[in-house]
Amino acid sequence: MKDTSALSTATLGYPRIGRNREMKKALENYWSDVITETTLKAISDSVLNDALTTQSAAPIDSIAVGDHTLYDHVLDWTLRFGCIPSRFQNLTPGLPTYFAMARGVDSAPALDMSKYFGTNYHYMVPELDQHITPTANFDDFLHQIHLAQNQLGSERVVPNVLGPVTYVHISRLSGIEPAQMLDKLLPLYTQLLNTLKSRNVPEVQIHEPALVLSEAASLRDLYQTAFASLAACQLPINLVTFFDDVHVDVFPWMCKLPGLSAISLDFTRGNNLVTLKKCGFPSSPRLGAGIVDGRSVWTDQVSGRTLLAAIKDIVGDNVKICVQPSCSLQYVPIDVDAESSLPEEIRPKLHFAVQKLKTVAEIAASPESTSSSELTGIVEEAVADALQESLFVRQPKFEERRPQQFTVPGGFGTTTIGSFSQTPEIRRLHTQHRKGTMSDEEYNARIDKELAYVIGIQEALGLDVFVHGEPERTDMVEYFGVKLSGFTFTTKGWVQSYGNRYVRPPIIYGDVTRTEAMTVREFKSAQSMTTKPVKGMLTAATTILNWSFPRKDISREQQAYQIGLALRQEVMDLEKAGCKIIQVDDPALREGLPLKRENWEEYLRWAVRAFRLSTSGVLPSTQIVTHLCYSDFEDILDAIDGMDADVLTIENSRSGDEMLVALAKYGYSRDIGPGVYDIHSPVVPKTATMASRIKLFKECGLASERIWVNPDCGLKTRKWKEVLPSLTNMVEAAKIARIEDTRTQ
Ligand code: MET
Ligand SMILES: [Zn+2]
Repeated sequence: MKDTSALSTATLGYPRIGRNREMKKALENYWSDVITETTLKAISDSVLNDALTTQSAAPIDSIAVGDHTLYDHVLDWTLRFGCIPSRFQNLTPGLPTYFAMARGVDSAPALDMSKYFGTNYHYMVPELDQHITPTANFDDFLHQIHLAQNQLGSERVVPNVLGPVTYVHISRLSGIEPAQMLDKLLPLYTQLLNTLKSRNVPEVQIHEPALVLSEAASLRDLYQTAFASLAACQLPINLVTFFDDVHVDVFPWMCKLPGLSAISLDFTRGNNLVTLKKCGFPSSPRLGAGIVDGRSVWTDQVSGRTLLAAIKDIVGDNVKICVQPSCSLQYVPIDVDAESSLPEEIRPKLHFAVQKLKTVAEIAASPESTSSSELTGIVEEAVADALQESLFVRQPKFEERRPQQFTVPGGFGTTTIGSFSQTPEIRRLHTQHRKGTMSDEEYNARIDKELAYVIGIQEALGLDVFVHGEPERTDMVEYFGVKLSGFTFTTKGWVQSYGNRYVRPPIIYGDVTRTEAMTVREFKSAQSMTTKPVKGMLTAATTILNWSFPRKDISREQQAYQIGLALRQEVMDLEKAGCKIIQVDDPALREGLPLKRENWEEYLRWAVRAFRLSTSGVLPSTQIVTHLCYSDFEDILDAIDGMDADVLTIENSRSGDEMLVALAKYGYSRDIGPGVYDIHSPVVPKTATMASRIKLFKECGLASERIWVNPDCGLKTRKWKEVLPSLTNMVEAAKIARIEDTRTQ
């Protein structure tokens, strides 16, 4: 029984993938014609039913419904609004169009994917132009509401609606202003709210994460227009924000938006306590207190109660408080109890979605209880506490050390980014080795065979700098996580990255240290097979951190330095083993950027320092390469320069040559290997196309000897029959560039 001081509880969304990845399996079966649309939808409904049962049993009072999805909830809204780009309009309506927009078909490439507000979840970016006439079809959404109301009764079902301003803000608009687009959409939103009202929902959640962005203040007019329309429906609105605080310049007018019955704030990120202190909280709407961290895998019983006490201190007794997760729980795995091999000392400290729900319910039932023991502080000592400044600085400067390093005469050196085709045979080796059915000796011998194969191929192709191909790595982060101490792994802890792609992020639970060399054996083996230089290949600290669940008891900066220090030891060991060129990949560098621009500098400061910590101990003659991909880097050029790498290989082929122009304009003076072709496409690039791209690099003002020629990312996902002709053409293109270059000199 709840006592009288008990608080209400709510959720803001739940994992959609199913406890046993039912949705992934169903989708893939549907795509390969093993199951019908009816079966797919039945499976989807049963996954939703299970999610509702779990939330109801926690027990949670108000359950957010409507974010369950076959692929992506943002794409769902795009279809509900009928905002279908013209290239998809002649396809069969319904699922064929939906999945074509998600995954592309021959005649129409997919919508772009982008990270959802700095999470590792990717949404399908809506494309909105002036020709689009939105038309409403909310059937699938209303179906979810109906199903939930049948199961839970209508009082507990609160529709979860992606807010109109955020929807427009995260779309790609062409030929239309946000305000015009909003005007086109608002009638659909009011239609939806009116329908929901007629179905007896008590309230609706309008999710507006755009309110926490730096530019939120500039969206004020849009919000006022939008909420004037929504409020006219007279359905109570819970305005939901998450992932950061609402700035003090935004909070006062946000609170005055019409129609609000509740305002939900995330207290686990940013500083909403400060916002509340400075601005106060109005007495009438309820405060949805996001105090259980929906993006961490650690327990919240103590931190949640501490936050709640602090909130109550500020807002006083008159404000009604609802206890809730900070955001949808889709960013964490479903259930810790499904794990069988977590280290026993860690297990009680880990909470996934199911456990987070229970915490919400427990805190609401007994806010004051202090019975739970303090569960932070996993390892007392942080090894990276006292690092000397000299460890972050490479000597001598680039201009002085570069002449001592490997150079291809005439420039335009050819190389690749690291991985080669991960064939089914290679994956089988991993499985057998992991399961213990293949001994270490046998496994290493088989890996060496793969190394010999890729070395032979690179000789035949005539590349200048070789790689070992990474056949021993399942994943560029997991590989290092397994070898380093301080990481643990789940067996069923999947979270959705996009659509049917789920990942199991490693969990950092203690101090990270290196107990053994991690890459030296494979490097040595590969290098012994050729006289060409083979690159050492590591994943940078920031990328490892950004693709893992970090611990919460020490800062991310400290964790980055711990990993950075471990990598430094590896770099030094590679150098000792004769490695002349060491590549440290940092593709996720940009992913860690805070949502608010004013916080970027601080993050980039330590992210860059972590890279330098790993790489600055080498001899002047050792070449440090880095590789960046997956995103635009134009706005963090200072940071890239600050990494002080000798060579930068960078994804370039999809975004035109803007990146290069930006680098040239910036005055970036080190070696650059802009990707000459897009590895994400199975199309074999033409020699002439690549040759003219390389020419363009020169025209951007880069010196020939500073230019490297490489694909834009690793070739792991490409088949050999695509890799061989592509690289043959690439080497040929570099040759042409060299010849033309000597002619024009
Ligand atoms: C996502 S970046 C990948 C870099 C890695 N060295 C590879 O080639 O696969
Ligand atoms: Zn890459």
